[in-house]
Amino acid sequence: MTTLRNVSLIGAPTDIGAGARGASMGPEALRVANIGPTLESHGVQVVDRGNLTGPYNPWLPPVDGYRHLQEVAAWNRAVHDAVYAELKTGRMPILLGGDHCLGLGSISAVARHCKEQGKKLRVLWLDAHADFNTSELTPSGNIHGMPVACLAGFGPKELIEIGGFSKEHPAISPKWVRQIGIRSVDAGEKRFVHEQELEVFDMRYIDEMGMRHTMELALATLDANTHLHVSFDVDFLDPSIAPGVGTTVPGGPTYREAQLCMEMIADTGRLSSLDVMELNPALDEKNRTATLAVDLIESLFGKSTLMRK
Ligand SMILES: NC(=[NH2+])NCCC[C@H](N)C(=O)O
Ligand SMILES: [Mn+2]
Repeated sequence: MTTLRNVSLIGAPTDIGAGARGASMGPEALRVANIGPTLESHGVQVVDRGNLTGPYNPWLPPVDGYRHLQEVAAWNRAVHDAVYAELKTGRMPILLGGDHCLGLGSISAVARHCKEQGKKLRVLWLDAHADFNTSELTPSGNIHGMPVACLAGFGPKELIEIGGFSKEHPAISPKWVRQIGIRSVDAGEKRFVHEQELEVFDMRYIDEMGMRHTMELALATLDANTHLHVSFDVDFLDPSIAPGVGTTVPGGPTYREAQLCMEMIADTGRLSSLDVMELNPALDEKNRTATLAVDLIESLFGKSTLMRK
């Protein structure tokens, strides 16, 4: 196992890119659900870096297809710098979101690190949504629906240039991404996903082929030189078990399917960075979604309920 055993928790308390308020309380809810001590009980050394700061949420309508673009950029710069600093010192960053627009700051930092270290990058995007909108395609203007497109170079300068990248030399190639659990994609967004050849394992695929086969494909061809990043949007999970998110979509993975997904990632021993996004305590029931997220993260770090040795 090469999974880093030194973890840094980074809180990013904002809902600046979301369509509902409350993901700003996500980091604290994950701490209340004991994320730190739980990881420590599995032999992980955990340091909590506390929370980043950034602009407050002015809750304004979109301008030119983007809601809160400058504020989103400021938050993502802060996330980028914090995640990059942890990777630089050999620690494994866990970003506690915050809405999923911050996947941009986190993954651009990971991509920059990989580029400098000559490593390959594989991004597993666990989500109900593809988050592949642009300002022309978005039905909402909410930037949490756009981070994957921005990372691939399709987005405003303010976002795609974070970490020294550009339209010509974006942070990631769509080829490095595997999306899992997808079941809500806007019409124009869907066309763009196909055009850019994103590899999507949607819920229909998981229904038909099973989570095991899905994860075998999503994790295929990882090698010792691959950095595995997991961007876990809590709305990946079925809303019956995870109600505490802003954009629920029925028909997501069950508890067992989600556990298997996490366990198979853990088995690779390659997990090197993680985002835990979109948890919204304002919509949760007695913190059950945060508690479930922590339970699944335990599996991601190798908790095993297996009987076999
Ligand atoms: N990270 C998320 N929860 N994204 C939801 C995006 C919803 C919708 N596709 C939009 O762009 O507005
Ligand atoms: Mn998302």
